[in-house]
Amino acid sequence: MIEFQSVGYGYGGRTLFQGLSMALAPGSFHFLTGPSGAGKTTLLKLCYGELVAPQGRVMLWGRNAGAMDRDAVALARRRIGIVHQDCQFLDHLPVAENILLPLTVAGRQAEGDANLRELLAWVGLTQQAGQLPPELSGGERQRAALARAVITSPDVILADEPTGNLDWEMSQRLLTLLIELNRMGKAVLIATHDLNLIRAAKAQVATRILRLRDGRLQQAGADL
Ligand SMILES: Nc1ncnc2c1ncn2[C@@H]1O[C@H](COP(=O)(O)OP(=O)(O)OP(=O)(O)O)[C@@H](O)[C@H]1O
Repeated sequence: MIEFQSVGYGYGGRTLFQGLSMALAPGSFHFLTGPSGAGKTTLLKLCYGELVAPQGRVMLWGRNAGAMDRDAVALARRRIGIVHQDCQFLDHLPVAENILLPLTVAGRQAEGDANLRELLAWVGLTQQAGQLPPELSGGERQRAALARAVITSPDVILADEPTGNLDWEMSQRLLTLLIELNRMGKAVLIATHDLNLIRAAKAQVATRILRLRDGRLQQAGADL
């Protein structure tokens, strides 16, 4: 679904990484790890067409993202659910409406009500549906961000440090939700520094661990 073919990227003439190749196939579960500043968020942005690779090719469902127009990128992006590192919401809209926003934007409001109740229960936010985002705790915000990322039933879920600042119990809960989605056939890619989270996932699901380091992408895992 998403494939990197010898991808390179840098900012302001400084090479961040090069020669990156990987593929996110249906039902795969990847972790992306590596030191701070190695380029994990940048790699995720290349996956969803926010950035265009100046070197190599990023293929989205068989099409070169670099050759796609904005509409085509927007369409491809609708198949991708993204949990951003800082999970921003529209603070004047209740949590439920924030979660529904990707469907509203896609003109698919009709599907919303049926899915919303189930999804709210699934992420444990039924009681908070009518609250405004600033009234949520950090863990509740993370779960709301996950619900918003999956309301459109995307084929791929990309999560950037989804358990940052969460306690262990909450991290486990989020991981369980992502594993459930993966078992439904979604491809999942989680960027994280949290080795305990990776170990917990490895005990439950077949995972691939990618380590971005010194501008290269390595398969890791044996040492975890
Ligand atoms: N828009 C930008 N303009 C210039 N440099 C940037 C930009 N975005 C990121 N960088 C730089 O690129 C490098 C990689 O950033 P990135 O956020 O991809 O790393 P990361 O591995 O996700 O880091 P962390 O684990 O700390 O979140 C960093 O040195 C960062 O300062």
